[in-house]
Amino acid sequence: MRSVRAIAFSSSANLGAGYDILSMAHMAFSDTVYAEIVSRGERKVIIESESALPVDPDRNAAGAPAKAVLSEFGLDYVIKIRVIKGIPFGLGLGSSGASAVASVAALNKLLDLNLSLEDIVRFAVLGEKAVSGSPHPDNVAASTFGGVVAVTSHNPIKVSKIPVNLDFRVALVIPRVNTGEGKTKKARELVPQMIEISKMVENSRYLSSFILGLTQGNRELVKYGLNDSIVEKSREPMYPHYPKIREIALKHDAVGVCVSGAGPTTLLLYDNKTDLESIKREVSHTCEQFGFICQLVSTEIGGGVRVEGLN
Ligand SMILES: Nc1ncnc2c1ncn2[C@@H]1O[C@H](COP(=O)(O)OP(=O)(O)OP(=O)(O)O)[C@@H](O)[C@H]1O
Ligand SMILES: N[C@@H](CCO)C(=O)O
Repeated sequence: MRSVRAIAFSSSANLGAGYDILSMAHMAFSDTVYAEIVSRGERKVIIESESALPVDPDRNAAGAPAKAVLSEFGLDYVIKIRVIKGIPFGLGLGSSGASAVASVAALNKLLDLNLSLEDIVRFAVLGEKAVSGSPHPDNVAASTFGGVVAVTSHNPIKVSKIPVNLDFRVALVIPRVNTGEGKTKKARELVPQMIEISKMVENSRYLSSFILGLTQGNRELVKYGLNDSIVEKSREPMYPHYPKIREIALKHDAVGVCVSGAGPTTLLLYDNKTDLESIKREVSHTCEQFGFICQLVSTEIGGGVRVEGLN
């Protein structure tokens, strides 16, 4: 039987004030999805995974979008989707999003559907909806397109890649904790539904500064822009270590710091002015004080989803 493999990178969503809008793909981790047609005449998606994740297609991020693809194209196939998890889940690394993207991209090639990248995002958000109750498009947009992206419209989905004209590398401070089922759902429930106009103005300044800083290659604007007075703040009870990690990173001249997605991972941008060794040392001490181990992973911005036909 013909089989297709798709590989999608991890990502950090929000990037400061860009809640549900901005995200960055990174090469730190990736998920691989193999898709094959098992038989014809019946419409069904079978999920296989050696991880601890649910294999019910309605509860696996790779399953719901695959079912939607078959349904939209009226295809009566039994499809097997094998999900190889390389991205730890529940840590704010876009793990569910990457599985969803790899699943749709693999089906696109397997079934010759000719989907655009924006179509892949449109289906992949259904994976996010299945696992967190919300079809947020930021992680899936980054894993699909690669680089740093802005989702400029949700319905219809429109995504723009933001040109990055500043030299930096990426580091992730990843607490090795079990955040439990439904972390992103809980984190989204903490976000206020109403905000003061002054906070909206402040966050808009951060968002525009970050985008301008990246495109103009302005380090100070990126540092200032990686800030959020609304969403990060509202979720602090879920990652009480974050303010201290942020303080350490800025003290040692990181290019910028923010919470990665819904946390608890912290994203750091750094360059040759940054004292990464001191950050590593102090951050790991701080994590221990909070009762867990943190892994610091250095990486780079990643590309978009890759698909290979195997036979
Ligand atoms: N294929 C999958 N990959 C990852 N998580 C999945 C998958 N299928 C279902 N899940 C469930 O989704 C949840 C993980 O999603 P969650 O939003 O908490 O983390 P994340 O995707 O790693 O991070 P974030 O969305 O904050 O970047 C877990 O509860 C997990 O059981
Ligand atoms: N924008 C989403 C990303 C989840 O990774 C959130 O912060 O809830």
